[in-house]
Amino acid sequence: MADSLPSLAFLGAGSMGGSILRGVVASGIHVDGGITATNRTTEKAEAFQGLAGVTSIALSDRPEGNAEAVAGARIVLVGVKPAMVPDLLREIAPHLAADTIVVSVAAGVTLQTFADVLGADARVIRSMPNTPSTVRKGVTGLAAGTAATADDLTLVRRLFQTVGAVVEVPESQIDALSTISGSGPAYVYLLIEEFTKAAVDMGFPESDARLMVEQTFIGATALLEDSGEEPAELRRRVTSPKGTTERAVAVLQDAHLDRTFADAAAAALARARELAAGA
Ligand SMILES: NC(=O)C1=CN([C@@H]2O[C@H](COP(=O)(O)OP(=O)(O)OC[C@H]3O[C@@H](n4cnc5c(N)ncnc54)[C@H](OP(=O)(O)O)[C@@H]3O)[C@@H](O)[C@H]2O)C=CC1
Ligand SMILES: O=C(O)[C@@H]1CCC=N1
Repeated sequence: MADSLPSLAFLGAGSMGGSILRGVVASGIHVDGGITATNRTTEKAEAFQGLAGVTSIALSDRPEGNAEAVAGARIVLVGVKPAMVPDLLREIAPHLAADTIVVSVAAGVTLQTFADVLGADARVIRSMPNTPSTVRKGVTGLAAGTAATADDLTLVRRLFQTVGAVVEVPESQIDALSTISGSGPAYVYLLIEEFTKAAVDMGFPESDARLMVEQTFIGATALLEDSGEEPAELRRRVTSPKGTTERAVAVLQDAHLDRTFADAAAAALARARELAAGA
């Protein structure tokens, strides 16, 4: 693990950019030259005031904030919504140094789009992180553009390893990875929400229902991590032959969870392709 990172600019520190930023700060790693974050509104900017080593800019107060942030940064993370990426790139292009590494977190926006605006020599890496990065339990996919060097990729890998696990993939697989780990936290929260409704329907007060369900998810995943066992084996240990769990699991399997998850991932992939086409 690196003991320092070079200067970072987060252009758009919302749900995702802000999660990475907070994870980096929580790691305690030294960032040479510090971190600059930009957002449009003062409300967003104020959320990062007081974070150690972070300069937070509201573009409503400082319209040149993106240019200023880029000028001092070795790594620039582009954290705005996919449709806003081309305009942001046009804004910062004149201020990028030749060796600045531009890291995209945007779903569906291709390396070619970055090259079209910044030029073929721009050192661009596509990432697909997820929000548990804020508690340093993230998963990030990385795909490097052709102008990025091996050292650039190593540096960006180190950045994302401070907030979780990293998987390198070819760009052709990054949207697929997004359907699993990028969107995945939302699938998990949906399961928790639905499971909690089932507990309330069993007659438990909401607070008890939440405690039972949330601690069950946290406990089950902690056991998965700690034991190193396969999920199927851990499930087997809960499922007594001819017991109660067996009946419940049969109902879940009859609901074709396998097909449902495959269909959900396919729908996310189709949307990533729409985003790539500018829709
Ligand atoms: N949310 C997630 O779990 C994931 C998101 N992503 C990707 O992250 C990107 C951002 O998504 P998300 O974080 O959810 O969206 P958010 O809307 O939460 O964050 C976007 C941020 O960008 C800021 N912003 C808008 N325009 C500018 C600008 N011109 N310059 C600087 N900042 C600007 C907004 O500030 P303000 O609100 O003040 O206007 C906002 O805080 C997307 O491209 C998405 O595909 C990738 C993986 C996971
Ligand atoms: O929903 C989205 O488009 C982004 C990408 C992955 C997670 N959130």
